[in-house]
Amino acid sequence: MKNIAVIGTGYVGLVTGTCFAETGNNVICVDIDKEKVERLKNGEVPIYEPHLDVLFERNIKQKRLQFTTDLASAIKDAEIIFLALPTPPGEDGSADLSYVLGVAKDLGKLITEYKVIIDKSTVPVGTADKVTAAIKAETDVPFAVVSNPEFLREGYAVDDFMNPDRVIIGTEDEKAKIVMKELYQPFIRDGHPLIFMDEKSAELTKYAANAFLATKITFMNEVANFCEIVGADVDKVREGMGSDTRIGHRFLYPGIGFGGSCFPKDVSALMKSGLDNNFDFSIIDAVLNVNKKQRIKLLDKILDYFGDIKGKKFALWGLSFKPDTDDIREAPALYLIDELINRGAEVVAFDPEGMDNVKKLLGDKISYVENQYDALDGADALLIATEWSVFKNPDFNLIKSKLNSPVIFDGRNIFNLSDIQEKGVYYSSIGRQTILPKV
Ligand SMILES: NC(=O)c1ccc[n+]([C@@H]2O[C@H](COP(=O)([O-])OP(=O)(O)OC[C@H]3O[C@@H](n4cnc5c(N)ncnc54)[C@H](O)[C@@H]3O)[C@@H](O)[C@H]2O)c1
Ligand SMILES: O=c1ccn([C@@H]2O[C@H](COP(=O)(O)OP(=O)(O)O[C@H]3O[C@H](CO)[C@@H](O)[C@H](O)[C@H]3O)[C@@H](O)[C@H]2O)c(=O)[nH]1
Repeated sequence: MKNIAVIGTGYVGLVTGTCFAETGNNVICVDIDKEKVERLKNGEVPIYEPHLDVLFERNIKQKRLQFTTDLASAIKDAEIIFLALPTPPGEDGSADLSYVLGVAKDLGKLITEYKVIIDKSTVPVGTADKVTAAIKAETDVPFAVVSNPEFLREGYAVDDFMNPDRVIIGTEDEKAKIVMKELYQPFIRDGHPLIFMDEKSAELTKYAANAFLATKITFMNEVANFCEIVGADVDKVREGMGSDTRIGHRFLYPGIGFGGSCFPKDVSALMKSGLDNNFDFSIIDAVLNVNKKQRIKLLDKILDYFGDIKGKKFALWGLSFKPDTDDIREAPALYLIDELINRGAEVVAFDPEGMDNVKKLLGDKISYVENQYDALDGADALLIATEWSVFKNPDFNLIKSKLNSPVIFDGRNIFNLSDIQEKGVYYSSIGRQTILPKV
């Protein structure tokens, strides 16, 4: 059992804190957002993350999980302090380190005995040195700084955290290595190692992994775009490529680009780290440019079909950047909405979890409905931006009866081409033949 403080109780901090409590530790989570802490104290999970609630409730009940806004009291008895703070993109694409370094400075003022301070935020190579310097400027008390990047995916966060492919520990402090090994022991299985390395390599591993995955998706998006031009079927190409075990089937799904709170910001930040070191990360530059165009890929198809879209009404299914999350950060749907409303079109949207967040951002620029079929009333086409399960087996007769004409633009390829042929709709997707309604 260890006493742990987690500073920053967002997607990563709350999952980290809850999962460490689940493995028998005493955890206190800190946040500056008073309203969020109040909700947490009242037993409410403030984000939508499948399977988190069960662990959250159990560990609160057993008093292993607590919440506070008071940093000083939280870290007093904690041997281990996690930083799970935001590292949002600055205007030049660099990661904004003000949250991390601000808390490092506060910790320097507060610590009175040896602490292991662990950076779980995604931070550019060299940040552990900056954190160390910020703390050292305030205190002579010994401490270790560890880089322990997090690889969880939203929507699968609990499973990813409890059963990680690997855990990366970047530190050269021998005492900290022992603490980290004990802490992560419950999560380690055969073939899923705890990998020790220096801080810089750990920091770069995180960016390299995200940039590689973003590149894999982007490569497939370009292949899909080319498929459309030459009349190939990206589903077949994907299956054929993915069956090569060196390539693998995962992260080969083409669509309207990658979004979310991580890939866009982390790929930009790696690009900026390169520039800061006079290194031209040209492959990453290409990934960012292709993704920028890909996220509005449906617009080209819509304009090809309708010409002018002024006054047209579009039903939009899916707002979150991917299914099983309410997170709308950098969601491709938002870029599409922007393009549509700038051209005078009307958008009526439905998303199972993301609508409240979009309402806060866009207000009445678009309309919202509580049932996916209500979005279709009098709409000129249905657009699909997120592959939520509830969209995958819809009532096509109802869709056709509500739309002005049976037209679907699918940015996530959720229907089989062979199945959709029987449905009597115009169906345009990514990297595949356009299906025309049978006459
Ligand atoms: N979201 C993911 O899927 C994911 C996965 C892996 C890594 N990461 C990285 O983890 C970090 C955190 O991401 P997130 O998605 O959890 O962010 P988030 O915005 O959901 O949460 C950050 C939290 O920190 C709080 N905070 C800000 N300043 C604070 C301070 N001074 N003291 C205490 N709390 C403070 C905020 O109020 C917020 O609740 C980022 O670097 C991100 O890149 C995120
Ligand atoms: O084949 C695919 C796979 C994903 N995506 C898109 O890629 C984006 C990111 O998806 P995913 O990786 O599942 O979501 P995140 O929760 O953003 O997780 C990524 O970002 C996290 C934050 O750094 C990391 O911890 C995870 O390992 C990494 O997968 C989403 O817009 C998806 O729609 C595709 O277009 N095609």
